[in-house]
Amino acid sequence: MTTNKKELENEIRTLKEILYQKEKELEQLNKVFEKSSNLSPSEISRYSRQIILPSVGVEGQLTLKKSAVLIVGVGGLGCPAGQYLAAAGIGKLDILDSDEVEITNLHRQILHVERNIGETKVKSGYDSLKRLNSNVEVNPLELHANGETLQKVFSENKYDVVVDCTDNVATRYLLNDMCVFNKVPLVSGSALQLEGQLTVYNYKKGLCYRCLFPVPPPPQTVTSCGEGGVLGAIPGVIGVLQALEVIKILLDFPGVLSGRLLIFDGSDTVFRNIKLRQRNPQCVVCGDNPVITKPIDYEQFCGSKAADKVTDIKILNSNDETDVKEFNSITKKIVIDVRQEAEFQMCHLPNSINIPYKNIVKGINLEALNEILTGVNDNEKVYFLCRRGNDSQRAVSLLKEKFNDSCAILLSVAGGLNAYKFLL
Ligand SMILES: Nc1ncnc2c1ncn2[C@@H]1O[C@H](COP(=O)(O)OP(=O)(O)OP(=O)(O)O)[C@@H](O)[C@H]1O
Repeated sequence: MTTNKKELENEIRTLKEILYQKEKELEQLNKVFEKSSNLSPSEISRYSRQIILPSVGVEGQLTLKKSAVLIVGVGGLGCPAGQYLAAAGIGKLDILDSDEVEITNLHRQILHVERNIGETKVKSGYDSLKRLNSNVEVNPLELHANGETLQKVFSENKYDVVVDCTDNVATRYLLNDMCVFNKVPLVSGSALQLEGQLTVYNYKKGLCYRCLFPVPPPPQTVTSCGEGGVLGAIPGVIGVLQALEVIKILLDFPGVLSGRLLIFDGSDTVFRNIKLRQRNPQCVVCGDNPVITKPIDYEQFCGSKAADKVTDIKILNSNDETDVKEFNSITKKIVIDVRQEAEFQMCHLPNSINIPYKNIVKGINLEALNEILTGVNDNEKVYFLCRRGNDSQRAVSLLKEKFNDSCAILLSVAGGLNAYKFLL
């Protein structure tokens, strides 16, 4: 009888201890739920692996949920950046682009798949991101960013961070200025061939793009992925790092990549950090006495309008050019394709001969060309072709000087293969 009583008392003591522990646990859980009143149980579970990081926590996750980010360019950089931001639970993700998905995009623009070819990139991006995380508000903005359109976008939305995932200098200046005017940090990335770069501008009184590059580079010196090529994984690496910088900015991490430029060399798999200058007090946009306080004509500022035409050669007179229709109508002709060897290998017109423009400039391996230009009949036409009709113009201009005693008529095909493909 006595033993039974003792046993019972012990049991009650143990049960009381368990109850005390459980009450403590409940108290802790209530505290978490109080803090996470705006996170649903499924969100808590979805983001649990990042919530348990002390530097994120429930509060950090809520901050991400309340944040608005604008991604400009849904291409090689914008796709991976968008994916990781959506997956991380950013509340509002606006994606802006004016382009459509092409087959040449698919090796790196991983939000888009084969069936999206011909669709707008923002529509395809929207569908992919919503499939990935339906909690995120994704807004597709199908427009070309310029001073006017972006001013409207900024007047209608408040962004915490802007991500520059574009591929041209004019848009870089535009985004920089808009971010300075609106006091928004700008995460800027670029990728070409086997190299990528990344930095953050306009962050906590740090430098802006114009502090670093007050004047745009000459348009002819800028190479795009379409011209120089890019290995798909390179923008992948940089785009993911852009997403990381956005999250670090939103959560106020100490190590944001401002005042430093990260260079990723994919051929040796090396990351380097270069210290950048500080904010320039004389900067025309973010300096102490800014001169530019509203958007300008960025295409004109960067000379990119003129760059579409050829500016660095003597303008050819119309007798030195032919249009694709006329070119196509001639059945028997000598065609010199001046694109790079790799481009020529990918596709070329039957019977065309590849003599790259860079060889013509350097005067190397021109035996075949010499033979053609010295062996032609009087007034025989020799057609020069490239992708868009720029290098072929340059080639004709150069060769007319070099071979001024040749009896051949040298003609550049205006618009190049790009224009020719529309005839087919
Ligand atoms: N001012 C702008 N407004 C809207 N979108 C822009 C602007 N400038 C660039 N972009 C977009 O940025 C993206 C950059 O992507 P990316 O560098 O991968 O090159 P791409 O233009 O898609 O392809 P490729 O260079 O092979 O033709 C493109 O989708 C392009 O349309």
